[in-house]
Amino acid sequence: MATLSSYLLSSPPLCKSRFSATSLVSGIDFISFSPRTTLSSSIVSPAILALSVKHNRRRKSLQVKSVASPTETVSEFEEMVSGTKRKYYMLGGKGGVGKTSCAASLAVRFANNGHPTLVVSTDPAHSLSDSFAQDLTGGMLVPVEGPEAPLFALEINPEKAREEFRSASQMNGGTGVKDFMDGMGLGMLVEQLGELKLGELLDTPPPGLDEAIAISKVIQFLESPEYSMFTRIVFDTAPTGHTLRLLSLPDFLDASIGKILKLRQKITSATSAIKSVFGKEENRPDAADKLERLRERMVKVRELFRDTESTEFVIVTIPTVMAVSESSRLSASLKKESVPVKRLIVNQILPPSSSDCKFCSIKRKDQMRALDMIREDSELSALTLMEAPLVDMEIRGVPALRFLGDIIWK
Ligand SMILES: Nc1ncnc2c1ncn2[C@@H]1O[C@H](COP(=O)(O)OP(=O)(O)OP(=O)(O)O)[C@@H](O)[C@H]1O
Repeated sequence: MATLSSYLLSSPPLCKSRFSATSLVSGIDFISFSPRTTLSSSIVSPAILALSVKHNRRRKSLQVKSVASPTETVSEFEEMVSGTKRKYYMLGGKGGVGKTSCAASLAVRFANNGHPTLVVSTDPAHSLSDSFAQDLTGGMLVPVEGPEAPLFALEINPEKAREEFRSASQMNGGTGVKDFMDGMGLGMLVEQLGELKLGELLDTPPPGLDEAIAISKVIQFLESPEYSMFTRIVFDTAPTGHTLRLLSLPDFLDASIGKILKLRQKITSATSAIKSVFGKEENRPDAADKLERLRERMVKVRELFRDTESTEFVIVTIPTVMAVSESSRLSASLKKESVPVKRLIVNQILPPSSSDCKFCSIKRKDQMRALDMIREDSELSALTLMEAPLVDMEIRGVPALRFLGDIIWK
């Protein structure tokens, strides 16, 4: 049987992670509709069978594949895997459609094709640990056990990053810009401060700020030579709304920090004037430096999001009218933000079967309607469609991710 469960049981050498195939499969509980056997058997598809057999035969080379000659047809994945110049892949979509599973499977696929890979979760509700069946919490890089080339995962700790931003944005012993200015007796500038809505920015950050900070934190990691080894970086992003805010926030933050820095300049001049009267040094250049660095990182994030050479946003969806509608809006928003998007994964498709139960047959028709909708959608029809079947058990651990990855990323 070429289900995920049978694949895991037949491929013990691949199961290097803490959760063995047997322990994963022993807990199989096929989707609990009735009749259970009909549904599970309907999930077996010839395509999966062929892929599974092919996969078992293949020994992957650790060498990064080169670009095909002009006469050869370059597959979607060959294009993604070719070259050692670093590329970034952001996977996003509606909540629960399989973003994490697809992102983790892509990371495993890159690593198994010779790319030292980093997979980063910017979703505050992380599920990378669950996906890899490995503890990846703590906001640090953690090696993932199993793939052939190095694969590391990072779950950004939003609270920690928020604190870092707060302390970078605050001055005068952490009492904030407002207190600092009051302390300096610069009442006339308080009005300008109000216009900047600093209270909002510093004390109750708008939704999505955590993620922008998280991305800037990732950039900081990547600037260090220690991280220069990664040639593929995969982002598992938060559901659509958060992600769209994330994509537009660097502009907002760049502008806001710019205003703060201008203000800081004025304060510094005023401080010098006061100093000349009282002979007291109150200048704290480190706070301005930190803000300037944060601003630089925001600019880098903005550039990274829009760089067609190195970055791609992959939309993940499922074949339902609601998910497709949201994906269409996401695609339009990405276009508006000039974020490169080329591919759409339609996940959890019921594979063809001649022995459908009533439930499956209705479900399949419903999915077909959603797939037709994608083909007719002005936004989504322009994207390359990549289909992923609904598999018979939860996708957890490297072997399961490898199974899924070999099906999606072809
Ligand atoms: N093709 C599939 N077949 C079967 N189960 C799947 C498939 N894709 C994802 N799943 C399961 O669906 C659940 C949700 O998947 P996942 O965590 O990848 O979604 P997500 O979009 O990242 O969710 P969230 O928005 O909550 O972060 C998981 O239990 C996962 O194993």
